[in-house]
Amino acid sequence: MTEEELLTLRRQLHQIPEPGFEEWKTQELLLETISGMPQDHLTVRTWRSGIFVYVEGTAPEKTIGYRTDMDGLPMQEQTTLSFPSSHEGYMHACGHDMHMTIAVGILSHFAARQPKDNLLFLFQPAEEGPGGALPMLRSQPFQEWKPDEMYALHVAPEYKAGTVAVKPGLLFANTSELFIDLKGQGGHGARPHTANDMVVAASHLVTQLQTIVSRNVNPMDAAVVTVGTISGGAKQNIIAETARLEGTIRALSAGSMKEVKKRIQSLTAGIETGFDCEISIDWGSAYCQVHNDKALTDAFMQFTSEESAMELVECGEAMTGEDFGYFLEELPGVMFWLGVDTPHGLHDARIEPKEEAIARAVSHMTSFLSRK
Ligand SMILES: CC(=O)N[C@@H](CCC[C@H](N)C(=O)O)C(=O)O
Repeated sequence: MTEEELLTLRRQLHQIPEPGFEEWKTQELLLETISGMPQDHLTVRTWRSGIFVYVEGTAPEKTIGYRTDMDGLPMQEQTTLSFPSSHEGYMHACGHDMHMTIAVGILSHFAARQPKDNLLFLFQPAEEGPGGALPMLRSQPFQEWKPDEMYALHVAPEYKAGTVAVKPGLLFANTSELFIDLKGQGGHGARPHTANDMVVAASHLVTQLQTIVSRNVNPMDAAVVTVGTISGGAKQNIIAETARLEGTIRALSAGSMKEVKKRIQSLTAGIETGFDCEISIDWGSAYCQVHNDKALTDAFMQFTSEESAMELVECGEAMTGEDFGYFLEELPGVMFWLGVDTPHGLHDARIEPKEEAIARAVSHMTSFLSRK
């Protein structure tokens, strides 16, 4: 596909962000685009709202996997783009429209020029949650075409377009979602002594949760507890019977993740006693860390610095999560950051990744995957 065709595709994808496992329009558009490529050595199979494309090599010694995620985020777009999301309240604010376009660009290259090794492209649903990687990894097509090694990228707002940032070993943190429901006793806003206010209990809990990272986690072992939403109550003059906190936990080590969860349990038990209420915790979905294989990352870094037009940066670990980590638990592989140079970060409604990164990434990965 030409650069212009890829840009058109990226803009179309940007307009149709969908929730995890509901990426049906996205799947349809991708399938239509893939069907326009030479099909002689391609096998295309859908899996839920995702897609597998197997590319048969000419003289394969191995199968190499390349994965992109597909889902959008529940956010109202605030960009200045002329092609904003047409799905009210949803946005590609984590670059998955860029990721998919790059994967299609790489695939179209190899559809037209049969590779030596087999390639397996994975268009994976639900990276933002509840996690499509694990079920896709266990699915029949993946097990049948199981790659020997795997690659994936994530856009990085803080690097300029044309940059690859990567490191061997730990790249992304362990994650766990966090949903806390508080139940007390509602009542008239003027009669607090007859009620048990869950807005007050939830507020105390939010404040106490802030002490976990500052007071309980070893400062040499980073962790994050973020409460992203707080809700409760029905009206300004009614005491709230229930409240709900929604958040996420991040930890560089599995040990710290366990410790953080233990502390959340103790603090909620304290709030239950102190405020005479009932609290339930749901840990949602959890992702393991992303751990890059040393030998493959070294080879990828060497290729990037010696044989590619990309600038190579050796980065540090990030507290972001990625269910690509599940693939790397089972197979060796590499995930890397791709610079897209925008002042607004991931999950910011104003993010506008630089589109020039698409062609550069496609060229980088097609050359890398074509190495003899
Ligand atoms: C790259 C990125 O932003 N990934 C997400 C993964 C979300 C995991 C899960 N739903 C959670 O919120 O814990 C991230 O927020 O890091």
